[in-house]
Amino acid sequence: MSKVNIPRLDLNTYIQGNADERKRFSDEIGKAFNETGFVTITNHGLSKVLIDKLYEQVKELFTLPEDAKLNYEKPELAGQRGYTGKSKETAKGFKTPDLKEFWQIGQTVAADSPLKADYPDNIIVNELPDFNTTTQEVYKKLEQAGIHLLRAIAVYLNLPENYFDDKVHDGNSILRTLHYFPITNPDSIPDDAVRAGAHEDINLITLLIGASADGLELLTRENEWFPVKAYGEDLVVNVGDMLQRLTNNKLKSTTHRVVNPPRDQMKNSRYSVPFFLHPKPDMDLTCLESCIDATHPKHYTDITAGEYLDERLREIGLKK
Ligand SMILES: O=C(O)CCC(=O)C(=O)O
Ligand SMILES: [Fe+2]
Repeated sequence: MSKVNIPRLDLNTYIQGNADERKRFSDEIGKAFNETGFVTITNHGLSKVLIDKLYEQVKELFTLPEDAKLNYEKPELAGQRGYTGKSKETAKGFKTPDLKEFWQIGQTVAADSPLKADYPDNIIVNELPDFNTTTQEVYKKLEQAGIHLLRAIAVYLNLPENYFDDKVHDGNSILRTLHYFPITNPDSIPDDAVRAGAHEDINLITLLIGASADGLELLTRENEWFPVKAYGEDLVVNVGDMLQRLTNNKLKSTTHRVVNPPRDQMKNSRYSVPFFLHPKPDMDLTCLESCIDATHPKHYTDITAGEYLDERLREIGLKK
């Protein structure tokens, strides 16, 4: 099996560190994003107490009766808020839907914000008041961690440290709580059905809580699947297609998937909570001049984040 560099980095050494420590953090995250597209992060600002409370609430949500959950499914919102039921999302290029159900929470802005029209209200779970407050708290904490990570990445790219700040302020980020549901009869599902088919994330970066459970794998440059495993409450952070596009492939949006467990464990649930950090829809994703040269010709046409998201949601079947 090939050697894969997924460094474990302490975010506090960037936020509070001296110049050398900050530089080292930027270099290490940049190098890993250039090679494998993945890092794990400690000291990210979410306590174990908060993460435990989050998972408790997430489990309660998916334990609600099927028809209660379906009340919260809003196809007109393309799954961007509230519940998306089993067999609704299909990875790009696949025919069989993923073995998962999920709930998505989006950005909240002031009533008079020009972004209000782009960001539908979040759906409130009437049965679980703590679910709403806990996911809000987690959303804000992950957004903050993401802003620090993007500053370190901007430094690696020789951009001003605050390059991404205004682009992601009030950005269109999504917190997704995911349940890979139990399969009581593995013979009843299509042969090619998996928890999450091979895909790349759409957004700038993804911060994932819960990769301590087995199943997540990334595709190496040698075309081999490699398990991604985080310690305890560490976050797994990976590059999405928007950042790959902006950097003209300098930073890699690595293909990943969630495999099914062995047959005798198919009856066990798996939960995870990715935070897809998006910019505002008007961010220009035109490849950075500094990432284009004779050996790296421009790979992508110019597009805004909003246009790109729209295109991708149609491809995965969430938007009609
Ligand atoms: O559940 C996981 O570990 C990863 C989920 C994922 O890759 C996604 O939802 O995009
Ligand atoms: Fe993903």
